[in-house]
Amino acid sequence: MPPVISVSHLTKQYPGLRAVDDLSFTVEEGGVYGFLGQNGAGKSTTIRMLLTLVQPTAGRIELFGKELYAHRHEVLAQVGTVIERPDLYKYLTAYDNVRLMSELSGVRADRARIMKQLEQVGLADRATSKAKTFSQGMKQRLGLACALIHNPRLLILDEPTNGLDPQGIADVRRLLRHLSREEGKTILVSSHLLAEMELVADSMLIIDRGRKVAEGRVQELLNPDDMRVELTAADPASARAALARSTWATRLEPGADRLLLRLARTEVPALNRDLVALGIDVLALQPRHSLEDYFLSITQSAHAPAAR
Ligand SMILES: Nc1ncnc2c1ncn2[C@@H]1O[C@H](COP(=O)(O)OP(=O)(O)OP(=O)(O)O)[C@@H](O)[C@H]1O
Repeated sequence: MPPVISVSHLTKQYPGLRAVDDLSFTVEEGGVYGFLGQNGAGKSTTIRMLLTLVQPTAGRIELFGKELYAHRHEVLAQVGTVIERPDLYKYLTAYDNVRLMSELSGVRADRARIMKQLEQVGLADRATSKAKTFSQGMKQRLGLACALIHNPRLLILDEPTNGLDPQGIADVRRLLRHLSREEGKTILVSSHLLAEMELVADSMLIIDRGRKVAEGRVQELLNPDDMRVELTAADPASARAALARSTWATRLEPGADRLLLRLARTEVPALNRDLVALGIDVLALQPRHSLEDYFLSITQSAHAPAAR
């Protein structure tokens, strides 16, 4: 079976700015594919190119094994999408929003199908309420119901948890997992939050300034054998000196600002015991994955615009 999404050497050049730079990746059928990057990294531009809303400068996109522009209507009929905020008719009820979307997509779902869709996103009891009365989280879920009413194989979502409260984020997360695991949908979801993607994605792609910096299965990218532990000590200088004389010396990362030790998760208890034996007063011991550190370093770097 061909990949659901196959992108090769995709580039978007704006005057004076390369928003997407020679990006290649594939998304296989089933599962949640997280698309991560800081604000301005090029996620929305890529997603817009996948939906033919932005014309690529170079590169090739295939959806379901077919070249996107040559088979645009056939291919996009199998895609559901919510980009930025969902496009809702605020003076229409939740039910009418979904009904209208089903008519626009040519599916013309009947009442039972529309109610089932609203039920899936937890809005069946609000079917007759106008969209304008909904919270941001409810609007997002209604947007998802509209995107799903034509039963697409692929869902493309641009930052679906932006602006939601923790409950709203958890609701969307649960829904995405259900759609992927129980209904076999393939989902591409963008985010600027690594921790959020860790909870929902099976695979992920990280981009920075339009270029790929990491891609793979989440379990492999966040391999517990490749982590660092950050030690906060009451007296960092003497803690560093004591560690440098101990068996942990080779694990100590250089750099004066933070005490970081590279080790596997299973070695953390031994480190903990030795810190006590060395007489180091520990204020905190925090595991950090190298990918997390790396992601923080690119998201906090000088070129990062202020978070929205
Ligand atoms: N129409 C445009 N003309 C010129 N530059 C643009 C245009 N659209 C986007 N850009 C620029 O391209 C870069 C990538 O933007 P994009 O919206 O794809 O990033 P993003 O990763 O989705 O970030 P965000 O989460 O903030 O939307 C940014 O520097 C942005 O200012």
